[in-house]
Amino acid sequence: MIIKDNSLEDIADQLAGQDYAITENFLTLEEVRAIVEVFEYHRKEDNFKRAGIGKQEDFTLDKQIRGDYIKWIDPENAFPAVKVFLGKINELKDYLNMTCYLGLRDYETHFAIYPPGSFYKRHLDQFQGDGARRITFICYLNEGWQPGDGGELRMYLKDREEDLHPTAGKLVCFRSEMIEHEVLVAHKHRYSLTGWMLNHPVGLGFIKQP
Ligand SMILES: O=C(O)CCC(=O)C(=O)O
Ligand SMILES: [Fe+2]
Repeated sequence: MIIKDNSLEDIADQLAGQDYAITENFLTLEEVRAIVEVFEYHRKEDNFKRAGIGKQEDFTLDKQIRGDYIKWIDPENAFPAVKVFLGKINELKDYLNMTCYLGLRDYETHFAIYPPGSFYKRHLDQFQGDGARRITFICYLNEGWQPGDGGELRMYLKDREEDLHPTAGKLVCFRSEMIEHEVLVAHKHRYSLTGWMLNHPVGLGFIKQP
């Protein structure tokens, strides 16, 4: 057990009650800093690629919709700091299966960087005709993030909108087919780990990298 038991229960309760869950300190500051070092390493190696919006990427169109750079994570070969995060996500997946009967079989994850001026317009996290993504999870890695730095996650709920600051260690999860959301313009580099719990094994899904 790597996650405190009550936070697992809390996430499951929040998801059941409102289709989304917010967890502060899902990662400790030490864990966040170790993952940020991995980001810096991959940035130096130029491993990040412009993200697309569907299976057939059309980058001209994509630019008006999202401006982030991503790198898919191969769990087998991930750095130890990243494996700590993946271990927690795996534990969460197993817990949600036990308690919410979501039929989650696997998950896929990527690093994401939003450079200043970038955003991701309002969308749902499922490709058309593909219901594989059941739960979206996003963990933010931005130490010292201030109101005014932008990059909020805006969730469109039934009766209101909810804006969340992408502060270090916070995990947001939501039902991928239920909650439309967007990333507001970031004014500073914004780092996160984003992924999806799937209803089938990922196989070699991580090489889908655009
Ligand atoms: O980083 C975020 O807050 C959301 C990212 C997102 O919506 C996505 O990658 O699909
Ligand atoms: Fe999304």
